[in-house]
Amino acid sequence: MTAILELRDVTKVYGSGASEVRALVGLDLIVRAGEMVAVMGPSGSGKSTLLTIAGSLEQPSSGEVLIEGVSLTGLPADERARLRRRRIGYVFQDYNLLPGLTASENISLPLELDGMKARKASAVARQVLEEMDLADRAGSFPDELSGGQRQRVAIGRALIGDRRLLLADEPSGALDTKAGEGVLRLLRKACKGGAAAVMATHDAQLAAWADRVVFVRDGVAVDHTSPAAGPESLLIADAEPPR
Ligand SMILES: Nc1ncnc2c1ncn2[C@@H]1O[C@H](COP(=O)(O)OP(=O)(O)OP(=O)(O)O)[C@@H](O)[C@H]1O
Repeated sequence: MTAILELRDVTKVYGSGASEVRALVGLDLIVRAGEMVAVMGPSGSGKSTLLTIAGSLEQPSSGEVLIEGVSLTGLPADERARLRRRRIGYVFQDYNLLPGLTASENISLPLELDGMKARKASAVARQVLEEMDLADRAGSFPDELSGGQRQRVAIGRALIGDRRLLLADEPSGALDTKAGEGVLRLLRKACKGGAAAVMATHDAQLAAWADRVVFVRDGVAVDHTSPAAGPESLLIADAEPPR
């Protein structure tokens, strides 16, 4: 199976001197098409940093990031931006919805940025909103939506178009269990269609939906299949994935 995301020996250092923080240390990770990987670990262990670097929103201090085999190192900024816009979908904790755009416009924007005609993009957005059970909120602005509805709009936006890599940071944070599972179902569906997903979560129930769980501690990744993974891996291994 094609590797959609590959992190090779990635280290990320914030600050310098006494305030230096090594958020990721020599991290290797391969996520293949069709695969959903959960990233778990204590607060401050580097999960969000892993996602922002995988999504090329930040550069590693050293090491390499490849998306569909293409190394981001040395790629001109405009090409990196295009790859990010077309191939990577993000669902981040604060949703990043644009407050001046409606739910429908927030979803259709990435398609329009890629040159799709406004009318067609809005038809695609309508379909996504229907799938998200939000068809009646198409014209609502983010501040008129509940936290859970905003999150679903953000997920709709992340899944739209020909995305290959989906990155989700606590994707069900604001949702109740049923709605949270709905989100996971949508991510899994995208993976079935050939995408790869990486999701950071504190929730072992949600992590049980993943094909693989990577534990991060102090910026170092330990795959749960490794015998060194510790007792949490047993918790995950024993959990019944609610597919
Ligand atoms: N922009 C930044 N500048 C300085 N330090 C940062 C920055 N971003 C993250 N860090 C530090 O890097 C480390 C890893 O942070 P990160 O946000 O990746 O952890 P996390 O596992 O996602 O935490 P949480 O579960 O609380 O969201 C922490 O020590 C954090 O304080």
